[in-house]
Amino acid sequence: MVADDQIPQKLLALGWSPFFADQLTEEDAGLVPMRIATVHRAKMSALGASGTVRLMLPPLCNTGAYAVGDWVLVDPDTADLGRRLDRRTLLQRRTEGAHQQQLIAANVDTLFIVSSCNDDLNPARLERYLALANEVGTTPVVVLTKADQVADVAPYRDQVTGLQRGLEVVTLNGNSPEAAQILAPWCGIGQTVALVGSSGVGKSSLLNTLTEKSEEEAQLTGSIRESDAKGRHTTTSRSLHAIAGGALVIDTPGIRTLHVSDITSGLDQLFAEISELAPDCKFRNCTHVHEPGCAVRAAVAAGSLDAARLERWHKLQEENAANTPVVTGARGNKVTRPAGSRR
Ligand SMILES: Nc1nc2c(ncn2[C@@H]2O[C@H](COP(=O)(O)OP(=O)(O)OP(=O)(O)O)[C@@H](O)[C@H]2O)c(=O)[nH]1
Ligand SMILES: [Zn+2]
Repeated sequence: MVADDQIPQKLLALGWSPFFADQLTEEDAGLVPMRIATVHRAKMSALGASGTVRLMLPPLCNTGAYAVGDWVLVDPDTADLGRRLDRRTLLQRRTEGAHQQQLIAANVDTLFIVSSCNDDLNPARLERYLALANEVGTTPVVVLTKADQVADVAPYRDQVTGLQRGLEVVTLNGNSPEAAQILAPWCGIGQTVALVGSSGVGKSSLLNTLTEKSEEEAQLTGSIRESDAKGRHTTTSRSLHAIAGGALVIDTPGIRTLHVSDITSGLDQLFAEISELAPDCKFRNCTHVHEPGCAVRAAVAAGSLDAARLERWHKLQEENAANTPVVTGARGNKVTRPAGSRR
């Protein structure tokens, strides 16, 4: 294993940490760690201490199993892809009709949930991202762009700050260099941030502003921008970019609706005020819909809990329950029979 003092600074700047170093064994000698920068159906690139390489994939490689931000081991001579290291965090989402979760990004420290200071600002949409960030263990920061388009950002900020205890909210103009300073607290050396949000909220503009000072490095990652039907440039794939302050930024395509599953504890943290009232309900399994002695509905009646907030809680709870597989035993709810046995 490589001693800590031998690890090039460049690797640390890419987010390398003891969590990953501890996974290396003697058998990995000769391989170098690299971070996945782009993932396409049949090709992937990775960023390492010596720059960006196009990885040589083994036959039948399922690139869908890799996320931008993943650490992998690579043969430095051939660029052959080796083993993927365990992830510290993984952001994934459920796509309608698909069996598999779609991987958004891996090993992310901070999730920049991007929305704009305009009528598209939607608490219910932001809550979905917040629950996901909580569940995964990444710090959420709500970034409200287009602050330059409104006379007063306060009404927009106010809609967001109350969505979760201790939530950080920043307002900025994504096209102004000042945006990089505002986001600097989360963009230190080796930190990984991901930009998520609907199409058109300004993720790419923000990325351009953040990468401006390290044009050379930014270009290495080869993010793909394509024109949509209206001739607008729109992000079509995820990519990892090194930025001036020393952080790594992962850009993601606009998500129309973030469907949730497996985020039970993320929801509890998001809706802490509701989770904390529930033990005071008369029934332990109170659904806070119709039961007598419901402390949650009592709080709504007393004006200390917003009725719309409770409604959104119900909706997310239901969606999460419907999408989360119920595990009934050690083997889950699958019934398996010994080979050859008949009904
Ligand atoms: N005035 C102003 N315009 C902004 C700001 N942020 C983004 N825009 C503009 O909003 C439009 C959409 O921004 P993009 O950065 O392409 O949005 P996006 O989130 O990357 O969209 P997708 O790539 O489709 O996911 C562009 O015309 C930007 O110039 C901002 O803070 N202020
Ligand atoms: Zn109740």
